[in-house]
Amino acid sequence: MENNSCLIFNDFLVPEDNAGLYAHALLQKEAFEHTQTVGKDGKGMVNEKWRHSNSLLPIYFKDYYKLLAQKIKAQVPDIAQQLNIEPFEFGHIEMHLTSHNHGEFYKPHIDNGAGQLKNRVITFVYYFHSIPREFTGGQLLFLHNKPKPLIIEPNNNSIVFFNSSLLHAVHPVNCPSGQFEHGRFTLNGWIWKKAEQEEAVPAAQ
Ligand SMILES: O=C(O)CCC(=O)C(=O)O
Ligand SMILES: [Fe+2]
Repeated sequence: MENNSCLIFNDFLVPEDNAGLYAHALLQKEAFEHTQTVGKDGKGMVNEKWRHSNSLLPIYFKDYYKLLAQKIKAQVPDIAQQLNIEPFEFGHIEMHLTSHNHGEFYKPHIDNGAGQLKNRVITFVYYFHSIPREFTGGQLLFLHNKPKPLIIEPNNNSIVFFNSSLLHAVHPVNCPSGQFEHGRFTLNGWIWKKAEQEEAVPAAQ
């Protein structure tokens, strides 16, 4: 599906990889930690009024990081063009694996607000969950869309791409069992543009 704000692909991974990723996430349960947000000072912190979820660092899902990053990287120019984003020099792909369970959410925000984060250009969110789905809610909302937000359902094996500067939120998840394996899982991240030389390497004194 395509519209002005975002690009959605269904059945993004082959079914074996989609199921393998879900099984892998469950095995890593103990390694999940409260998700952090990046403050104005560029430092990570947990702010549970703002964002409530649990995340896994890339060292715990190396193979799936590679799989998704390669697939995305190959399509960057095309995705940028379809989102009406000026061509840019590719930098790198940042990725987390995140779980939203009962009552968890992410309040309205943009992804490239301050400091180094300005080099995030495109956000992607790949969704996966148990079959059948054991939660409701958890929609991705685009709030610039008036009068009503644009609502994206977090469907298993779909991926959404959008401009990181769009205001968006995750509607609270309703997962009656509260069980980890019944959560709303994502591989979520950003396509970064290459930082300007002077930003990446401080000038010699
Ligand atoms: O999980 C989602 O649908 C969106 C996540 C998000 O906004 C983010 O990781 O910045
Ligand atoms: Fe976001």
